[in-house]
Amino acid sequence: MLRTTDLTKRYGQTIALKSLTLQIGRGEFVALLGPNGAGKSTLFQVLTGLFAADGGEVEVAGHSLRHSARIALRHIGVVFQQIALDLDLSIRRNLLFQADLQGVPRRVALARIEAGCARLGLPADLDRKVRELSGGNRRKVELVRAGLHQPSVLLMDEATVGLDPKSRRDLLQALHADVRERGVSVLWATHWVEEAEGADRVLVLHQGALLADGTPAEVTRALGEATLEAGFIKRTS
Ligand SMILES: Nc1ncnc2c1ncn2[C@@H]1O[C@H](COP(=O)(O)OP(=O)(O)OP(=O)(O)O)[C@@H](O)[C@H]1O
Repeated sequence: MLRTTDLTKRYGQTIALKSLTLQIGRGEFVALLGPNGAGKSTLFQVLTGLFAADGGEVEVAGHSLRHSARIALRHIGVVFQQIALDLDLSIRRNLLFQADLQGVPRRVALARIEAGCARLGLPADLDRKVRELSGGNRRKVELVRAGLHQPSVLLMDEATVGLDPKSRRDLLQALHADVRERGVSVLWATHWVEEAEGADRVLVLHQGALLADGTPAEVTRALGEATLEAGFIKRTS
């Protein structure tokens, strides 16, 4: 569903992505585990078309980002590290605004908003201002927003930043359930090992290249320590 081949991105002398090759299958929940500066945000910026890569290819649902950017990007939904909601607008208004940008017809958008918010367990009153919601619920609104145009791939960049442990767990559980139900592929960037442990597959990114790729158990073995956390810390510090 998502494939990068030999993806390279430089900032001056810094090589943020070094010939990165990875792929994510349909309905897979993949954790992209990397320490600060590993290249996770750079990868997301390239995958969402914000920055052009210096080399390599990206394919989303079979469409090349280089040759058919508009169609490829239509298959991507994204939640960035920074909250990007208008706090003074209601949940529904925020979501309708995004649906309009994506060209989703109003009637369809209203139905998807109702269904998406209910699925993630958001408060039933969608006319509440986002400012009144907890951090976890704001993140859930962003998740609903990322899926309004029904993308094939969801990119989540450190989506639990600033949330307490319970809100983090709730958000992850809601997302796992949603993914199972709808068959969306997820790339979940994090530097929290415990968030990676529940993923179908873990990609360990270090200095712009993949250090390991496999199930949490396979990656733990490949990193050569008793736990994923111990291996991750040892090999990326
Ligand atoms: N705009 C920029 N200009 C120059 N260097 C940059 C820029 N953005 C990122 N870098 C560098 O590229 C490398 C990868 O950074 P990136 O932000 O992609 O990592 P990250 O894994 O997302 O880190 P974090 O977990 O801290 O968000 C780092 O060495 C960083 O200093």
